[in-house]
Amino acid sequence: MPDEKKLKVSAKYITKTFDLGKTKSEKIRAILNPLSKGPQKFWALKGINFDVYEGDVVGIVGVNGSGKSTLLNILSGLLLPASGELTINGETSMLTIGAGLRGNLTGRENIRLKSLMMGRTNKEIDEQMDEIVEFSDLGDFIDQPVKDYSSGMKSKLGFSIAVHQDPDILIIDEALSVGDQTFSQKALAKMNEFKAQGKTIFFVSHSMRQVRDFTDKTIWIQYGEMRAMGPTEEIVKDYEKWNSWFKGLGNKEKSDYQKQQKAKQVSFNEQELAKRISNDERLSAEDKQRLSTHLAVGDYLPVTSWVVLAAATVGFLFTIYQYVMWG
Ligand SMILES: Nc1ncnc2c1ncn2[C@@H]1O[C@H](COP(=O)(O)OP(=O)(O)OP(=O)(O)O)[C@@H](O)[C@H]1O
Repeated sequence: MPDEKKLKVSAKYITKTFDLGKTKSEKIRAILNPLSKGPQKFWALKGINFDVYEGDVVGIVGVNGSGKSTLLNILSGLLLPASGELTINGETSMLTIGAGLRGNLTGRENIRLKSLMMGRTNKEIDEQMDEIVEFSDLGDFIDQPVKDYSSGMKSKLGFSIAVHQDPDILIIDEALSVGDQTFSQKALAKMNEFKAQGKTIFFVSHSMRQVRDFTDKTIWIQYGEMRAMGPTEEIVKDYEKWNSWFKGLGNKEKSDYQKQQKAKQVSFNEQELAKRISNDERLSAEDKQRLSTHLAVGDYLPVTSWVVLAAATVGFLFTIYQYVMWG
């Protein structure tokens, strides 16, 4: 029974927006302009909800650009959500191609840096260094700067570092789709080891075979929306059905459909999100109240703040003027 298991990750109306198509200087001007509403926003995530329990192995599927990596980056703490509540009970470690690796440092230096960031001591790192290097199969390349690595090599390094941190919650982004076959097999064996240990795992993949083989539950994300979550077999079947429907469309229909979905991710707004929260019968009145505040997160000061700021500046200048004139 899921209720008896410990709740590891709980996401409530997680959103992420990106500013659309302006240059840096235009963005700064927009921030400084009191009448600007700011650049148009693209809602990469429009309010994602799920609960994941200890030992759950959860697949995340969805077409290109649907928001899978954005969600994983939020779960692993590399990105901040724009709004919503995320509760994580445990230490997370992200296995992804090159995420968090510093190009100007060598493989070995990256191992030390990432391990220190995970709270390891230098002594612990020294003890584990050889094992991590060996697992990575990188040989002498381990002392070369990571910027000279291929994506497969980066993936091997990232994977080796992450699996040696003994995380509670593992977040795996396409880790098996790069690298050579020998490494993929080694990686899969390691992931199965984690699964057997009862760790909580999120696994993004475009391979439905891998998702079916490895996960128990699956989240389907579609153009920023949480389309479904449930037993893997059921969700993957629905997703494949949708995919064959989509593949059956003509090229123009496909492109129109995609444009339409993307347009919905631009026209979505805080009011619509607030309405969804308020209509959600699973939420208590208190939850609704809490989740509906701070929705309009952004870098832009409201007009009232500008008025207060201007009044304070005038007051300050007037005080200085009085001081200079009258001593
Ligand atoms: N830094 C960014 N700035 C602007 N838009 C972004 C940024 N990062 C992601 N996006 C947009 O957000 C949407 C979701 O991207 P994301 O990479 O999360 O999708 P995905 O499901 O992981 O795709 P894929 O399967 O191709 O890896 C995409 O439309 C993408 O263009």
